[in-house]
Amino acid sequence: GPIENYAPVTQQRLENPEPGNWMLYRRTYDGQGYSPLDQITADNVKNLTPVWTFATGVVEGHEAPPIVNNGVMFVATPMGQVIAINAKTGDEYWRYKRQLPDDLFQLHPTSRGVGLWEDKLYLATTDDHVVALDAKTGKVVWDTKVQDYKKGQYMTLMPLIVDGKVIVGGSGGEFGVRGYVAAYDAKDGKELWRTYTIPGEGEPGHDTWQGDDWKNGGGSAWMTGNYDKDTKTVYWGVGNAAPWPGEMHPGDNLYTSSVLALDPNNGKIKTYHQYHQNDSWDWDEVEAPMLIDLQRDGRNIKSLVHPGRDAIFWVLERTPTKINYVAGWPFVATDVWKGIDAESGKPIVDPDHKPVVGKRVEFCPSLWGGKDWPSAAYSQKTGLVYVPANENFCGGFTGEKVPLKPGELWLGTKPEDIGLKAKPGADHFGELQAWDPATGKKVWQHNFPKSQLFGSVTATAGDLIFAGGTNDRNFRAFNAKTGELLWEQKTNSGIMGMPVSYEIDGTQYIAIQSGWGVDAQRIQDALVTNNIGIEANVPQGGVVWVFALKK
Ligand SMILES: O=C(O)c1cc(C(=O)O)c2c(n1)C(=O)C(=O)c1cc(C(=O)O)[nH]c1-2
Ligand SMILES: [Ca+2]
Repeated sequence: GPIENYAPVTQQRLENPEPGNWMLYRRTYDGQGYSPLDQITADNVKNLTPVWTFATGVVEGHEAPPIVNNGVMFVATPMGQVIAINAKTGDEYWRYKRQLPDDLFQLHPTSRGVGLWEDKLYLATTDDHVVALDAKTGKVVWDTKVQDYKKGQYMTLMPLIVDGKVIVGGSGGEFGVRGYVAAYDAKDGKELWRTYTIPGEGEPGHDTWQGDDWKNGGGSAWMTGNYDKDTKTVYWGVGNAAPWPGEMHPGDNLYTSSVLALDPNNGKIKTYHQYHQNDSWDWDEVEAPMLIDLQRDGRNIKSLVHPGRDAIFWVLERTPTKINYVAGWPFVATDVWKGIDAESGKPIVDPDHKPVVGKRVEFCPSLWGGKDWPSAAYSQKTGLVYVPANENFCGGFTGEKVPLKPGELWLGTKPEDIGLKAKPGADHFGELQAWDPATGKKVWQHNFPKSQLFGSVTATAGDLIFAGGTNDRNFRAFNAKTGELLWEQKTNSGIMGMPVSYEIDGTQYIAIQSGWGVDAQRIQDALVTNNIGIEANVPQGGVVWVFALKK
């Protein structure tokens, strides 16, 4: 039934969220993925126990954080569903099921969550609409078509809400779209602005493309941005260039594999930083950088921290007019970069490991990178950044010129040609890493001998790090200071969701969706072909799990 006493969401509440709520993708606009709740600690986490579960009835990858506003939980699942649940009891209030078109091909069948504003919530769908639901009843308030799913345009991200604007970015880098970030009026769904991530004729940066390449150059913007409330700047990550081999789109290819600084009022690009040029590896740099105040080399830096898919841990400085390169270092082994130019921050490519047309080229890490979209976290207590990384994976493919057919995959290689190779003799793959972003030192690392690590990480003030992401279905808690594994719980499926923490009536809860699929499954399929003795089958089917300390 309908929700009574729903707490409307305001800009003031999003900017200063109550400790017990999780209303934004990473809880706070700075993207840190940190909960200030500290009832559950490194000492007592061994007593963490399930209090309720909820089967979503949906297969495929459940990637969304359970969003919590004053005791009400909103869970987005694959296939366009949203479930409103009493966060204390696990009882359902309502469920929204989108009717997806029969001919919809979902390359990435998932949703990363719902955004909140006043008494509504907002879902971006894989058939490329933004839908506003009444938070109390789940009834559709408005439904706006963004682009045409028949042209390979879709959305998987959780919308970012700033000042009543619903900000989204499109997917489709593997279909040769031209990426964009767009804002809709939270009240009525009217489009307020749209900024293409690839500059058109006459716009700055257009000359980093040749001919008509820019029209289908990729640069999809398929993850939620972060927001600097002091300078009113949105930081948004941009994806790979299309098609994959850089030879097919000569130039630096702005703003692919970059971060954009946008004015949320009009979508104007204030400034940008491109992590790597002429992307050729499908290395989307879409996870928005975390906004962290750093003390580095004796100075205060308002930083942007981004452990990249390109295997480099990036530390940048944000100023109102410019983003400066501060430091970068590889956080997993890579043969693609020979170094980083200290002045410009541009990585120096080794041409032997850059895909070309007509010849197979191998490169490390694989096309899933040192870290794909699953989020890193920052703990304000330890001052460390926690990275879900993958080591000992390489990839390769033979570039091939194929004509673009709207709505069909346009990779610049045969899909069966891609895949992943485990380095011979590798003793592990997934790595949960803890880095000090101020010094560039790795403080600890936990290795997963038989699994990739493909799930987001969350930090809490109880000095805990929560993560799933492995093919053994476990959900885990680590000591944030030492990396010691303190607790684990086997769940129904593999976890590629995002852990959150919330509080009701004095009890701290941890919530996660377990539901394997999308690229965690694709890496699993590729791992199995490497004959390294890992469990082939990870069962699918989504379940929301909620934990608290045993009383
Ligand atoms: O270029 C794109 O537009 C695009 C979109 C998405 C997506 O929307 O999920 C993914 C990717 N690329 C991608 O390269 C990738 O590795 C990936 C993994 C996943 C996932 O949900 O596990 N999505 C995506
Ligand atoms: Ca991509």
